[in-house]
Parts: sequence; C-alpha cells; structure tokens
Amino acid sequence: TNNKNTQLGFNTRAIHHAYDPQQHHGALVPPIYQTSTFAFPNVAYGAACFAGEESGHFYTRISNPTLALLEARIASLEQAQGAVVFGSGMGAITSCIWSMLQPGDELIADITVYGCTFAFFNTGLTQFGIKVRFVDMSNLDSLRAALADCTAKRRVVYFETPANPNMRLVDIAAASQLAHQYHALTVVDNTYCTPYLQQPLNLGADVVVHSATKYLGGHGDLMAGAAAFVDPELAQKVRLFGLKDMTGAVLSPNDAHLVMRGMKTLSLRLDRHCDSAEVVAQMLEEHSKTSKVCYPGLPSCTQHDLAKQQMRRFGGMIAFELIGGMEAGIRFMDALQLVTRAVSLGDAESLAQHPASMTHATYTPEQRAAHGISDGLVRLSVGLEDLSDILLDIEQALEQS
Ligand SMILES: CSC/C=C(/NCc1c(COP(=O)(O)O)cnc(C)c1O)C(=O)O
Repeated sequence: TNNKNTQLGFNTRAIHHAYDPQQHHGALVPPIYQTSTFAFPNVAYGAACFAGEESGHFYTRISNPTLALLEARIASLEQAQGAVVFGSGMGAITSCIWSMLQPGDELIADITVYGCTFAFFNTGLTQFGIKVRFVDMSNLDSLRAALADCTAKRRVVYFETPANPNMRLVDIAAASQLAHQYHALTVVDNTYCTPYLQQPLNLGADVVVHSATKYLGGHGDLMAGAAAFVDPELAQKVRLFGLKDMTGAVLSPNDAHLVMRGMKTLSLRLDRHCDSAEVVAQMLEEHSKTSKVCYPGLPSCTQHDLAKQQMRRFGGMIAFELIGGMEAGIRFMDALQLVTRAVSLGDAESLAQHPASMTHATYTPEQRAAHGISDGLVRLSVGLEDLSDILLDIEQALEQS
C-alpha cells in the first residue's frame, strides 16, 4: 500500500508486490530458490514443519520461497485471498478439481473448453465416479436447469470466457450468482484474459485457474499453471492434497522466476495484443474470403455487450472461418510466413492453429459439432510483431487460401 494506505496500482503490484530488496542483500530481482529441499536447525523444527505447526519451507513440492512470491503476486492481481502455482495449466485444473469433487459429486462444465480440459472431464473424472454434464452456459436458462436438477451433494460449475477456441463468452457474475443459489462453487479459467482484462473473483467466482504458460509468462518459454481462491482454506486444501498428493504438478522455481519476469510487462503486452487484434479482427471481418469472425471486440459479435461489461479490453485471440471451409483454412495456415503454425497462445510471436485437428482433437467429430468447434475454424493468437507485418502476412495467406 502507498503512504495513504490505499492499494498500489495493478502494474506496481505486478512488479513489486511482496518483495523488499533490503531483505535480500539489496538484490533488485528476487533470488531464485532453485532447491528441492530445506535444511532443519534440529529435528523438532523439521517435525513441526511437517505437522504444519511451523510455516517454514521443507520441500519444494509443498512450498518454496520463489513459488510463494509468485503466488502472492497472482493472488494480488486476481484480488484473491490465496493462490497456488503448478507446473502447467492442466496441473492447476486437475489439482483443483481432484480437491473439490469426490465420487458421486457433479461437475457442470460449459460446452466449450480447451481439449485436454475436456478430456480430463469427459474421460478422466468419469472413470472415478464423478458425474460430468456439459451445458451451454452462454444461455443462463440451461445452466439454471442443470443446477435445479440437483443430483449430487457437491457440485462445481466450470467455464472459460472467452472459451478456447470459439470465443464464446459466459456472464461470470450471472453464472456465479446462479451457482451460489444452488450451493455450487464456480471455477473460471481466465487464461485468455489474465487479471489485467478480467477479474472473475470480483464478479462472484470462487476459483480462477490459469495456464500461465500463456499470457502471464508471455514469451513462449515456460510451462506453468496457477489457481487463485476467495477461500484461503480451499487454497490450502488444493496445495496439501491436490498438488502434494494427487497430481504432484509442481512448478520449477526457475520457471516461476520467468513467470514473474513476464508479469512485469503484462499490461504493456496485453494492450499491444489488444490493439493489434482489434485491427486484425476488423480486417478479417471485411475480407471477402472469410465467412465468420469471432472476436468479442467486434460489434457484430452477439455477445459484444457482455464483453464490454466484463472485460477491460477484448484480448489477443481471434477465431475465424473461410468461405472455402476446412481445406481453405488449412491452405491459409500453410501459406503463413510470419505468423507461426503452432499451438499455445499469448506469446510475443503470432501463432495460428487448427483446433479440430490439434488443440481440440480430443473431441470426436460428433462432439466437436455438439460443442461448437467447427472443422473449418482457424485460431489466431495475435502477437507483438509490427501490426503492418502481421496484416501483410495474413492478407497474402488469405489470397492463397
Ligand atoms: C497441446 S495444446 C497447447 C495448449 C493450449 N492450451 C492450454 C490451456 C490449458 C492447459 O494449460 P497447459 O497445461 O499449461 O498447457 C488450460 N486452459 C486453457 C484455456 C488453455 O488454453 C492451446 O494451444 O490451446
């Protein structure tokens, strides 16, 4: 907090939160505790750490000073009461869900989620007796009906907004309020937005999860995940059960350091991603070769008003289709010379991929049709290159599609 005891700004906290150089030999940048284990002064202290009576670090899979600093910063930016970091986004999602649901409980998920998240829900959880129901949450009546059909003691409502890959939005405040009316907890995957563009906990959600591999790290050079919680006790349960025992999805201190370095420029990068994506989306929509462009910032987007209501800006991700369908989409992607053909997103490098055959290949063709993932869809992560270069590359590739 500043000298008026008010909270420092988003960017100041992304750079400085919870670190004092004078506590670390004056080091401007927090030291990296690249260690797996910690020495005890005596057996009693070690035993007290294991018993949870001492808060000291004793083994990096449970906690580590570098990981703790990243957790404090993510909690601050998401306005959370606790956070846990993981070796990947799937590590965050699985560690949370394994801690929140047991056999006989129910997960109510939006119809469009990232491919491996879908596989975890649809194949993984069901093998362990957890009921999974997919609902079109862009229609709150269908969510209300699913919640009213109370078939389990404990339930979680889960969605991404915008959803990977088709950019559908869910009204976070309305969905969270509905879930709470029916005593369910809400988990929102905030990977596409980051807390700079959208803060789900401030809108009523209980948990936020991230693939920090993406925008938070922002440079395509690490794998990481994070979860942020309203309830610090749930955070502790996810750490001491989900992470420690169920998944072991521990983040390396070195990669945690890289996530913190990325977070220092989060708003600068996202503003540039948004500036460029808005122009690219407009160009795509006006182009004769596209049949559909999904970008929350386009007035033609059916959920444009909701986007303006819950997003600071509209992000760097675009999904679109060509009039020539899948074949034209593949010709387009194969003709790209600057935009890189690769999965993942949120990197400095612009990336393009084909969800149906790549990130969402875990869905069968029938499931893709039912879950709103068309075979011809192209997903674009607009990067930080000069906009003129990005536009030229996309235009020349469209001409060849
Ligand atoms: C093999 S496809 C590459 C990964 C992609 N997505 C990842 C992802 C995860 C999982 O996060 P990790 O475990 O850090 O990859 C969770 N939540 C969301 C919204 C995500 O997009 C992708 O290219 O869409």
